[in-house]
Amino acid sequence: IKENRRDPPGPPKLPIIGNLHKIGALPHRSLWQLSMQYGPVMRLQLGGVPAIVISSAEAAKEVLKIHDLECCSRPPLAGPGKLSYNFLDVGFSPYGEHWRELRKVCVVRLFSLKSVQSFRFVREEEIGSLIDSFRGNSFTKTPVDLSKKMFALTASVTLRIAFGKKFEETGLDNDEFEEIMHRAQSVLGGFTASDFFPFVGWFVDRLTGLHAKLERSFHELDDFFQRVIDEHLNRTTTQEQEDVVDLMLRMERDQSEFGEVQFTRDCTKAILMDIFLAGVDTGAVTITWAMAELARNPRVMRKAQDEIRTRVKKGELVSESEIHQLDYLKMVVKETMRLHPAAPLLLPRETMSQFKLFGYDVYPKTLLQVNVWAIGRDPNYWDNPEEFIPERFADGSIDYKGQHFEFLPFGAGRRGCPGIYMGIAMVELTLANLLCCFDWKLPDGMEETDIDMDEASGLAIHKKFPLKLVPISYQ
Ligand code: HEM
Repeated sequence: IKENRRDPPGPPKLPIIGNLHKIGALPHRSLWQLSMQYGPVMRLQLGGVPAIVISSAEAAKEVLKIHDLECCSRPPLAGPGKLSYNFLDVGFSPYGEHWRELRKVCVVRLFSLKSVQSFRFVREEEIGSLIDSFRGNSFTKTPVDLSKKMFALTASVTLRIAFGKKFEETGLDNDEFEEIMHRAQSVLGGFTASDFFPFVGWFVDRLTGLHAKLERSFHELDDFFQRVIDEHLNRTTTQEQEDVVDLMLRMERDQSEFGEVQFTRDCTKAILMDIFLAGVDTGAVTITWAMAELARNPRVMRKAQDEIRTRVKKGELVSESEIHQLDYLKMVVKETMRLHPAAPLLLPRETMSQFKLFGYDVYPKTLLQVNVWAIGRDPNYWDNPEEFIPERFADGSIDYKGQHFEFLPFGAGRRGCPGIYMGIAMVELTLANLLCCFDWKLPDGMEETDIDMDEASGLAIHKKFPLKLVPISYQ
């Protein structure tokens, strides 16, 4: 059979490492470059692991829709395996009964539109406090570090939704929490030799200290989750609104929803890990990129502000019930996610069976990456792809729900992001209020063209240097 096999094109391989040396610090960029040479369905060899990289909307539709079932497992990577209590979560667990049951519960209970709406007051309160905290900077005309503030905001909202707690009640401060999250993200996003070099890789990971880093990160998160769970178990008063931990502890007691699958304490912790690692940074980086693009494009910033300010009463915050009137704001969010998708290669998938892709053979246990960052800049679908032009979404025909394969910031198919409503609600409401309450000026001596748009690697793509802008009170 091997003789007749038709592999997708790809760069020549070196012994042992294959094509690993071709992948730079920002893999979505190096893979984009390579795809220009080898095409939208490209084969790579990453150490001992065969991989296929997808870089066009047509090919993305093939793997995420037509062959979604063949492509919807996740590879058993070392970092995610450790942090997910050996794949007991939703995001990293392989396709199977466990993932299906957990995903169903998450979609129906935790991340449903109803659940997202029930936490509206949390978002509104936290954004209100953030806006208040900027008033001092507005008075003294000093810049705020939006990168840092947006992380603190999405972390506070997530903490309150998941744990029913404010930051100050967790015993951690924002900086400590940010460090724990970023340590976890870096072991997840970093290179793990054992993933690509079976048999010898674990030894390399011990030598490089990666193994120790993973252990440390796991224990930090586990201690934190355990502490919060214990507090919930020892609570004597009943809460007005159930938080995510309450809900999951109830699911542990009443297993009826799970059929054959056991919903254990480790499942609860693994899902908490997903919520923090998938939900905090993704929102924060999206808002920060949006503000960076707006600061570079004053015409767009002004147009978005005018829309909001003509619809919202002066002196009031934008509430979630008003967001549906803000068409231009929604276009700004889409345009931001086209150019800066938080997860530019989605999460890695693994094929489960053999199939044909544009005449090429794809085999089981192939690592599959979809470069949605490259697809979002493909001149075949987008005019002037490098420019920030929200109006390109004006006719409303393209959304991010996974049906339009030229625009996939949340992925698509069975493994598409289940937190999409939660993510969008957070990004839209924050941006609306930042733009409604303040005019944003560059720090003294800086021009629009001085704003750097460099990226830093990680699980979610951050702006490399912090975005600092001066808020000038409008109200
Ligand atoms: C702007 C915010 C967000 C963005 C851009 C985003 C993006 C993504 C992307 C690209 C994927 C991978 C999809 C794929 O492989 O096809 C994903 C998966 C996932 N996201 Fe999100 N996400 C966001 C917010 C959230 C939030 C708020 C949560 C939960 C609280 C969440 C939970 C998850 C989970 C659990 C998965 C794994 C799904 C699975 O493997 O079955 N995300 N997200």
